[in-house]
Amino acid sequence: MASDSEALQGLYDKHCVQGFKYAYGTAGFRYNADVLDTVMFTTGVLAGLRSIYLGGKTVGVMITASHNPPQDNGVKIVDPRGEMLEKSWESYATELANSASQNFASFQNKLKELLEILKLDLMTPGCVAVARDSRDSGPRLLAAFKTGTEVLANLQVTDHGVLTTPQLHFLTCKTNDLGQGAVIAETLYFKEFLSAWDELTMLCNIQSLPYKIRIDAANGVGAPKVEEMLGARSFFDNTFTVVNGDWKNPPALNHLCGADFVKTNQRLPQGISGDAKQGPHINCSFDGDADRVVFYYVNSVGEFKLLDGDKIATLFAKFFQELLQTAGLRDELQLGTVQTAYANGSSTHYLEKMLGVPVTCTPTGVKHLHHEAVKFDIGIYFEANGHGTIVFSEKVTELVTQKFSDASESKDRHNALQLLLVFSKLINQTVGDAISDMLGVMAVLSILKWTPEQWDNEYTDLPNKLIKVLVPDRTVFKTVNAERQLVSPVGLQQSIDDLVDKFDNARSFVRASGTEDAVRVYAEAATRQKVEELVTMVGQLVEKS
Ligand SMILES: CC(=O)N[C@H]1[C@@H](OP(=O)(O)O)O[C@H](CO)[C@@H](O)[C@@H]1O
Ligand SMILES: [Mg+2]
Repeated sequence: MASDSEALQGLYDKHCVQGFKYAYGTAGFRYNADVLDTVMFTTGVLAGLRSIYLGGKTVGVMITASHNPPQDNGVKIVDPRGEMLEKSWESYATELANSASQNFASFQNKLKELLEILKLDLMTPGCVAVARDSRDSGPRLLAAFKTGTEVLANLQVTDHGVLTTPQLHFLTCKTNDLGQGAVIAETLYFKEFLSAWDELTMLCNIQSLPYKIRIDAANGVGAPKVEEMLGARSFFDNTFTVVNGDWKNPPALNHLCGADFVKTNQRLPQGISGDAKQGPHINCSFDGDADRVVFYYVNSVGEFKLLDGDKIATLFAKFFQELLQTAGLRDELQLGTVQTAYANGSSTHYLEKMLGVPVTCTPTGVKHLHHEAVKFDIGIYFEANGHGTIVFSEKVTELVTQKFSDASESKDRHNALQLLLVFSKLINQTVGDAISDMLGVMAVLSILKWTPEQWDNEYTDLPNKLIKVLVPDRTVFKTVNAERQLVSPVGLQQSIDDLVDKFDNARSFVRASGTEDAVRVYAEAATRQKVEELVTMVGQLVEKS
């Protein structure tokens, strides 16, 4: 630790300002970039402490505000296996930030208290790997973060520069897997997923994609990364186009484009037209840090059709169910899906009733979904907004290897077993990843020889709408039952239920956002007109409460 109080104060004074109250939300700290310097400094300290606490394992830190507007930024800590920070440490992160936001003495006391509670041996070396997205506040906030890491004397900091969020998760995990001496760079990421793609296309004899893909990269960091990655394989020559790839122009980030814009507005982003002259193709949109992807197409009568996270989850569920059947592992490996309350009711019905695949519902935020998904052997989790992945248990590899060595198995069965393993490599299991998920979806569509329409026709979404309501204090909105019911403000849930009862096939719920200063209202109903009516009325109830 900075040897004396004076040195510590010197570091503190460089970046900390007083007065702002922070909270570690759905995806870390996320606010207007102007108020983030203090929390960046304390996150530098805390990430270091977390690494030391874990015996020197590398802890990741991502500076991003994902789908938020360009003036925002944020930071989140990634645990050594690439998962989100353990829950109990979220409060330490919040307390340390708020103490620094009071004054130097509070910060110093809180740090001392944390060292005592956590019984940290400061001689243990620690390692932190940091990356940022393309926002223009990134370099300034990175500097504040690095000053925070200087509070701990034995901390090694690796700055990976500009990466997508899933690249940082992946590299954090790899650093710990490969250990000292290994060269950890983004080429590892490209190599890993491209090798899996090569293996898959060879195994399934796929010479080219069935149609072209247009990628809306939200003018974010996903643009240069996907271009570099796919550009490295002749397989992808003339098959993909990146639109909204202006990542060096930060004000354009997420503006009229990107996964969140497309999902929320249920329309094409800027730069992608519904022009049928383009030949057979599919479109997809990444979000600003490329950990989400949604697909879409324009049908023969010119309608915009969204293939969101629910559609991705159901596609994978159907595919893996059939693959397990062919592999002869349907009874031995448990396939399951995890959704949040924002999943379209039709998708849940399709999974449970049509496919017979179990569905667990958790609160919003991939950390919650991931936690439940690992309870299955093949756990598919996607938020409706396209954020998600698939996790495979060790039992999958064990059983596949065991069965594979059985020469009496048929060729089809051998292929299915191999395909299971290849998919477990093609999918970035550490976290939702727009690039890896996109390749996963394209692989499934190529194998099934499905058009976007065929994928879409598996079930029809109920008309739905998500709106934001600004309230004086969103913290009064408290929920239970995986965020589907409000317990505060008292009486509001009853009024919502009474209203929903008046609509056919309807559902609506309200919760405070964990990333924006707003309350979200979601509604589904039998028709587009009815859903507009319902969401507006629930929104009015929220405003009045
Ligand atoms: C309805 C919705 O899409 N909520 C998003 C959003 O969280 P909120 O807590 O709703 O602001 O951002 C999260 C982080 O990207 C993402 O995990 C989540 O799904
Ligand atoms: Mg994101």
